[in-house]
Amino acid sequence: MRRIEVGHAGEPGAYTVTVGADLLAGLSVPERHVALIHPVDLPREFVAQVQAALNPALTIEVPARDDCKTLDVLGGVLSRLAGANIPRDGAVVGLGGGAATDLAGFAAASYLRGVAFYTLPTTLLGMVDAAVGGKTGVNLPEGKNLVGAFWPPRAVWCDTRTLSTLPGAVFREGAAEAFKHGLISDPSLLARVLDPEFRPGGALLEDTLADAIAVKAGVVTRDLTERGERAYLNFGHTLAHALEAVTHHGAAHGDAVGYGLHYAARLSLALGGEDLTAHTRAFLRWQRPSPLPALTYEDVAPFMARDKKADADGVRFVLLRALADPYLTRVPESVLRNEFTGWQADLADLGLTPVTTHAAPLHNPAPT
Ligand SMILES: NC(=O)c1ccc[n+]([C@@H]2O[C@H](COP(=O)([O-])OP(=O)(O)OC[C@H]3O[C@@H](n4cnc5c(N)ncnc54)[C@H](O)[C@@H]3O)[C@@H](O)[C@H]2O)c1
Ligand SMILES: O=C(O)C(=O)C[C@@H](O)[C@H](O)[C@H](O)COP(=O)(O)O
Ligand SMILES: [Zn+2]
Repeated sequence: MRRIEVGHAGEPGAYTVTVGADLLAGLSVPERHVALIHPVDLPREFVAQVQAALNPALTIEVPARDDCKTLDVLGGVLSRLAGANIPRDGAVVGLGGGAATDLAGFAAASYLRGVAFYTLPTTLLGMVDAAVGGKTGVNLPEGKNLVGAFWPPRAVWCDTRTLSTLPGAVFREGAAEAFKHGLISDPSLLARVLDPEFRPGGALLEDTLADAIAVKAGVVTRDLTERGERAYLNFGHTLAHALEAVTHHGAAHGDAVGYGLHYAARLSLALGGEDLTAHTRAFLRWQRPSPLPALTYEDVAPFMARDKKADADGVRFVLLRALADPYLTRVPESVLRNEFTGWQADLADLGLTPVTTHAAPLHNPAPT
């Protein structure tokens, strides 16, 4: 078992992330009134274990994946909390992947102006990233995570046994965030994430997971509300979020991050940084993300313009001068366009050819 501290122990807002097998059965929280929120497709055994341990006053099932990160679903959850008279000294517990814990956290942040929140992530991405650090929220049709709050959990339990029921593709989605932590801060993670022993039940799972969490824990301890360094956790995300929004979340977050890391590596090189594209290519070869629809730069640019790192002077990107040396900068439009073309050519070389038909029409955003 590994424990990672977030914040400074003993100070308000500090909490522990526990990583280990079979944690769910032994859970306890001090609050007497608990609401449990989980996605509808989560294996029942995990829900039953948490119900047995925490005896929640109510259990709320929410739609799978980003279908739960809407204002409508949020409204329904808030009504259920109020209907069950969950008091201000009660708690919301989010069990599931990053989508469910993002929604649950925002419900906890906004219900009665804030109640205690706990996260029980059951995906690799949830453990390594979403459950830690207090970013909570929902999406708008105009873009990803455009509504939310910083509302840190009181504790995070990563029960590695839950990863055993995860489809392989969903595990590989989550690896994108661990790889990102390697690129921006701890290069030792790069080889470990791609190692065959980094898998549910594998010899490298627990330590690699804990070391990847430690990167995020360190950053959010120093900069919870993204005044500075926290923006580096957004490496690869300006394009990733645009890909998710333009495909109506047909592209999963972790796949979109895999694609976005390679675009950001190309931009970094174009602006004079070290060539790190061999790393991001290797990752994409390993990840095998679902193919994207055929996209033009014009399809994604309006969504990139709404990125939360934009300020009054426009969009900013996180780039790398070298491994573990991130910085925030503006990028000329001509470079963004050229590298988009180069990125598409690289994807074709990697066999990640776009699909010509897509389940939903591309989202046509309102003019900015
Ligand atoms: N708050 C943050 O800091 C942060 C960080 C990264 C990502 N995110 C958000 O997280 C979301 C992506 O999270 P994700 O990759 O975990 O995907 P997800 O939450 O969409 O989960 C993927 C699918 O796996 C199912 N699932 C979850 N656990 C399972 C298990 N143990 N066995 C079988 N199925 C299981 C889920 O119900 C879902 O259908 C995105 O909305 C993204 O924006 C938030
Ligand atoms: O925790 C952060 O900060 C991150 O940027 C982590 C990202 O992996 C994550 O996807 C986050 O939700 C993105 O935040 P956003 O502010 O760009 O919506
Ligand atoms: Zn992310």
